[in-house]
Amino acid sequence: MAPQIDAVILAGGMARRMGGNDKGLVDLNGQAMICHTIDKLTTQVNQILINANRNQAQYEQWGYTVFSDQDSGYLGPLAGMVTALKKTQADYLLVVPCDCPMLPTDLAARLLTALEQQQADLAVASDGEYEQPVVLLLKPHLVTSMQAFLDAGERKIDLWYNQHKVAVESFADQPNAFVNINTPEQKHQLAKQIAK
Ligand SMILES: Nc1nc2c(ncn2[C@@H]2O[C@H](COP(=O)(O)OP(=O)(O)OP(=O)(O)O)[C@@H](O)[C@H]2O)c(=O)[nH]1
Repeated sequence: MAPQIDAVILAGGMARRMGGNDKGLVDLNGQAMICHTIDKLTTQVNQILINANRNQAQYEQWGYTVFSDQDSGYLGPLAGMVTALKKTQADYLLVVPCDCPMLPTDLAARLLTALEQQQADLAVASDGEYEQPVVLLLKPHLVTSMQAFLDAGERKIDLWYNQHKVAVESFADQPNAFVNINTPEQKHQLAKQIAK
């Protein structure tokens, strides 16, 4: 039987570079940015979860489970991941950010293959050059080490990765897959590109 995969979309940041406007909800070519991400994921996973620390009612309009970080205070993406790991009952959790609207449609499948083939604990996506630290596939048992890491006051994802066997899957074949929208300027550029 194929393993069950849930996805969590991280939309829990402060979005300072977007002027504080909730990035998942900003308009990108007629729909909220998170909708582009949702569109990429629907055929890939069993269930989508949305992790947001404000505007929950707006995020709920798409019918998915919405939850905030268990620890308020904007502790960073690991705070969203650890909360999601406690919620999922799937075999794997796919983590993606709300600000990457062009994600690969074969993301989950390829990360799973890499993780299984390399007998890793987690698989991280790369654009062929750089790892994408918040685009990854996790085994649920990692919740214990992630919680311990956060409890120790640590926040940096890379340091947590270093404690585990990590498979890296390159998506160099899809050059725009991880276009990351942090500023209004980046959003306008992508909007023009998509509209072409
Ligand atoms: N749950 C959760 N997610 C976060 C937190 N901080 C960042 N993220 C998410 O992690 C991903 C990458 O975040 P960044 O772009 O580095 O941070 P940001 O707060 O969204 O934006 P800036 O304030 O402009 O850096 C995005 O999907 C964010 O929503 C947090 O404290 N909690």
